[in-house]
Amino acid sequence: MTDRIPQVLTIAGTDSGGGAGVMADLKTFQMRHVFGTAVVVAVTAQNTVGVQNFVSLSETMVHDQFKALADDFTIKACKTGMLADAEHVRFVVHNLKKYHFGPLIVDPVMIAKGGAQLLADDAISVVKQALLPLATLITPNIPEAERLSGQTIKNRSDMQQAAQKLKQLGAKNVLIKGGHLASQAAADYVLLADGRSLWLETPRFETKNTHGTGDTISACIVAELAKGYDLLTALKTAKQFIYASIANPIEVGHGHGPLNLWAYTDGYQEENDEI
Ligand SMILES: Nc1ncnc2c1ncn2[C@@H]1O[C@H](COP(=O)(O)OP(=O)(O)O)[C@@H](O)[C@H]1O
Ligand SMILES: Cc1ncc(COP(=O)(O)OP(=O)(O)O)c(N)n1
Repeated sequence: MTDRIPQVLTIAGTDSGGGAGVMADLKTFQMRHVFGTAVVVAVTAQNTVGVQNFVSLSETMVHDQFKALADDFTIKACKTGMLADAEHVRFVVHNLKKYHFGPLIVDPVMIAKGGAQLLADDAISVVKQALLPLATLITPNIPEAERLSGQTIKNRSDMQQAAQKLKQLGAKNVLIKGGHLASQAAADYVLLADGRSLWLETPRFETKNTHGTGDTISACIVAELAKGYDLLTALKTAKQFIYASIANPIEVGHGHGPLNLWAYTDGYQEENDEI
């Protein structure tokens, strides 16, 4: 029997507040009409104000989750998010080499909006040496791209230079998200495997409710790839999806609220009905 619904995977940490991490990924997968599964690497006690605590899962639990999914599902595309520390990055790399889960999007989550460190310093070199070479696409924000490329990023030209460096580290395609840059536009830089490059740009919407933007855009890219769209189309859809989710805010919690994942409509359902 054919699997009619594309199945996808997120490998990340949970957010008890529901706005980021595994929760944001699964909600995005649902909104984009793919079936979401998850390998939980860490559990955070978190809300819109910040991360209060977190614990990472044992090696056995990480391996067993991968095996449970590989035994039963046909995963078409996957992503990584919060991986906690060097040890857990290695556990994840081991499983990504062992099983075939399709294109891998690496969202190299390091610091949460409230300042909590979600990836230990000693993990950065393991991410660069072991995880990046497996990535179909890496999606760092500005501070993450600075850390991985070893250069400061103050403007668009710096983003372009840093993207080249990330490609040299082994990521096939690079998306540097520009949300943290002081500019009127929300401009992200894309460097593709074949050398083509482009800017994905929307207006910047003034709001404090941007919790989970990085998770959501990478999860949307995973969903679009799993449905069979090419990377450039997936990136363009994800950029529109994230803009609509930010620009039509909902009020949840007292800090940096989550996104409105209901806001984007693209007629996917109507297209699907015709099949
Ligand atoms: N205020 C905003 N208005 C519009 N788009 C935004 C805004 N903030 C972030 N974005 C977009 O959301 C996506 C994720 O952004 P970014 O904040 O850079 O990543 P992260 O959440 O990983 O820190 C990017 O496409 C970025 O351009
Ligand atoms: C469990 C977990 N994973 C990732 C993040 C960071 O998410 P991000 O999309 O970068 O959003 P902000 O933290 O910047 O709001 C997280 N907070 N928790």
